[in-house]
Amino acid sequence: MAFLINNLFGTAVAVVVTSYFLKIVYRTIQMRRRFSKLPGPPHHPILGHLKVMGEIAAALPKRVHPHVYAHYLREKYNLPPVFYLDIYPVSAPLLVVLHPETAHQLSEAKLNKDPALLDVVEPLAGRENILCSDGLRWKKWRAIFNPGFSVQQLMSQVPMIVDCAAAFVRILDNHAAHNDLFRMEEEATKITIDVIGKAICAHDFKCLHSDDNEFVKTMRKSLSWMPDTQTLNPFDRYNPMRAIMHRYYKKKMDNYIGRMLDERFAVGAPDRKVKKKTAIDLAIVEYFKENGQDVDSRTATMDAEFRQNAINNLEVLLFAGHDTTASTLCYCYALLKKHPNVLAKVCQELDSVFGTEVSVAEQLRQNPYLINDCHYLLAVIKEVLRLWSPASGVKQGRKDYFIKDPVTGDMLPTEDCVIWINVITVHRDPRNWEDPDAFIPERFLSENADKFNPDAYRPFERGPRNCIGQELAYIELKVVLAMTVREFDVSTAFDELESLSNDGSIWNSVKGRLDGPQECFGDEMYQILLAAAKPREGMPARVTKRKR
Ligand code: HEM
Repeated sequence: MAFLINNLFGTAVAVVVTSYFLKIVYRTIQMRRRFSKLPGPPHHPILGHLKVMGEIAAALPKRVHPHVYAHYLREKYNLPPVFYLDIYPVSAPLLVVLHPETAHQLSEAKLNKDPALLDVVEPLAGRENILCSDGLRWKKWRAIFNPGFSVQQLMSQVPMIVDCAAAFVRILDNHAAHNDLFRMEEEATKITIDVIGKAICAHDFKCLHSDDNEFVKTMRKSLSWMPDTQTLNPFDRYNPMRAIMHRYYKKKMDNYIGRMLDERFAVGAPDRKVKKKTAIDLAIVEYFKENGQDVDSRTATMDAEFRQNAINNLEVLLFAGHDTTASTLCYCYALLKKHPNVLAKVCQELDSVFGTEVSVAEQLRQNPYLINDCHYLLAVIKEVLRLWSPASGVKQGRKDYFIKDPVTGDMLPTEDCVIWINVITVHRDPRNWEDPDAFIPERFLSENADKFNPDAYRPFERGPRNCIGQELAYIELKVVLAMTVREFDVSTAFDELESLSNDGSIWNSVKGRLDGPQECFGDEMYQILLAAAKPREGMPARVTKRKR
């Protein structure tokens, strides 16, 4: 009997593994077909991409974010503002767009999101969610959540953000007192998760107070299984364990968010007249709207399909709402440290808006609108986002959709292509920006607003699929920076990286990260792809208290 069971088990495993690899081979062949349809000179079936990948591997650091390597190729080969990129079999054909007007047309066109986005988002928030869906499904959930991001709703959240920032200050205080080495991205993630948890779900993940939250631990573990988009190693690229682990972690995250949703649902329909609503309440209001106000939520259970959609959407808000903001906060500290003249101007502005007698926290709790007076601070954040945008979008090409080449006027087919607006290149192109690699926040002061093309600035993308959370991100970043930059001197500590090599963080799961080049754009804190673009190594840092 045992022999039979063993044999059956062995055969089942062999069938699953073989069919998995056959599927990969089939997909890889199919992908090659997509390349054969591209116009222009024949694309090398193998050598073209290997050459490109080899060059990237030699010239750029490991795991560098793809938007950085597209920028590198563009500069090295002086590529036109719209070009096809063949890196088969790493990706389907890419149609890279670096031209502001073409990017504008794309963001207004009704193109679907490309399924390539799912590689990153599906493990964390499923396939159907406001970030990845299109058409009516997207429209419905965007309309449900929009009121949760109104100015009135967001300003009502300022005191909550201040409380979280106060806990973040205590964390920095503690690091300063112990003069220890830490990863800023991990600390920044704590505040951005707590803020987004409260803003979206009215739930305290308590990350600022303990490292023990089940949802957050699971999400970080899932992130550590994200694929390396550059690797040509098939065992790494097609590791079958990845799908299994991602599914396992997704289930755990679903259970956590599902419990939260059920508890809130059991309370009944949120009062429709109350204007301030979090996303979770807005989802529940929608449920009652669709199913009738007489549903007794104490005894009824939520329809399974609606429940799963709500879970996916809350997860995507939690995910998109924390990791981009945490990454930006790290770059704000790093760039302010590098540019003491800018820091001095920020401090001067804070002195004039808040003075030095009463704490920023206390004043903001009394009058949240004071944060809108920090115009220079906002310009700093915008400039940080120009240089180090953490996210960009990919659209799916279509048989009937052509892009006009801005140089030749040719109509370029998009069928079977992943259309990618490479934000970093648009943001660092000398045709769009004067001295594009320099850190000059003044560009974003109101008196200079007409000096750049708005389509050349798109950290939150533009058009109907722009970021729903951009105002929340700006408010949160302004509050946290206003409460910390005058108090703390934050320095990067890349020269001490070795000491963090056994800290059990997700950074240590990035294999080979310390081999080869360790700089991009002349900066050691380049971006790597780990869901959003994160600062390399999570920004090893030290902090001291400023003397004032
Ligand atoms: C600095 C912070 C942030 C940056 C740079 C950023 C950037 C972006 C970008 C570039 C997109 C478009 C993606 C695409 O086209 O595929 C996007 C979409 C989105 N972002 Fe953000 N984001 C930030 C913060 C937030 C926050 C705080 C939330 C909070 C909920 C959020 C939620 C979303 C959602 C739900 C979408 C999809 C919107 C739609 O398709 O209707 N983001 N974000």
